[in-house]
Amino acid sequence: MSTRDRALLDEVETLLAMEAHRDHPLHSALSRLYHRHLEQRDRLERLVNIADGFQQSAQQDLHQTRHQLDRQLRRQRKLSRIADRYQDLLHERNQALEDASSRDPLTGLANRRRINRQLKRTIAESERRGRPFSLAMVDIDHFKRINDRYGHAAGDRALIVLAQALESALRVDDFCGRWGGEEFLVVLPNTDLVQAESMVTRLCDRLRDLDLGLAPDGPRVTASGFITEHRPREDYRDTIRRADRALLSAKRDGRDRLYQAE
Ligand SMILES: Nc1nc2c(ncn2[C@@H]2O[C@H](COP(=O)(O)OP(=O)(O)OP(=O)(O)O)[C@@H](O)[C@H]2O)c(=O)[nH]1
Repeated sequence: MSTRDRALLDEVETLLAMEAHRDHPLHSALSRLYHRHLEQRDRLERLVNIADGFQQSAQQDLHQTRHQLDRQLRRQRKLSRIADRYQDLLHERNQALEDASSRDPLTGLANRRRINRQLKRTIAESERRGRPFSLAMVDIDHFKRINDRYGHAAGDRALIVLAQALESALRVDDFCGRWGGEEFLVVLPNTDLVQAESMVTRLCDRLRDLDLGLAPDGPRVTASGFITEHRPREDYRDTIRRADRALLSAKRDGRDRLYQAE
């Protein structure tokens, strides 16, 4: 209420209280008007108080809702970070499982499953680009003698050394896996038979010179091998079958030799 309104009300109140004006014809009407005004002022104040209360509680609600939303949003972000990490972990586990299921546990080389997959991929690539590719099987001669003389665990260690030597002798795009016990399959993309022969000869020479670490001045091994060039549209299993026959001939003819498959 303004000061002027307050002063006017005080003046009216004083006039109404004065004995001299009690019999004035307007006294009763002014008194009613004055009290009516006071009542309305009180009602207005109550209404303003109620409206203030509403506004305050609406603001509190709004604040609380915003706070809850923020909390939910933080919780959701945290959950989605956890879900992302969980998914990454699953992906890594799957990769590790996939890797473990396609590797030979002893030597760490690709196992048959992975070799077959790689062969299909290499054939598709070679046919698409019209490039040759060759296959070689390298089989360690008389490996049984190593086991018999030094024990199976020493034989295992020798296989690991042989596998590492094979793998480290290959070019970047070549691929080597353990086909069976002491038998390794080598895939040579973009390589014709002539190039394959010189590569695999060097490979077998390297194995022959290898110290297997079984005993001081310990045994050396030789290897027999076959090489073959993949024929256009030939199933890789047939390529391997052809080559297997050549390997048998190499073994039959005295080992430590490299044959080409018919
Ligand atoms: N230590 C060890 N020996 C193995 C493993 N896999 C196969 N062998 C052994 O390799 C030998 C293979 O014997 P054979 O098939 O007769 O071949 P080989 O003695 O190498 O003779 P040729 O291949 O005919 O020259 C066996 O004594 C198997 O036990 C292995 O993972 N670890």
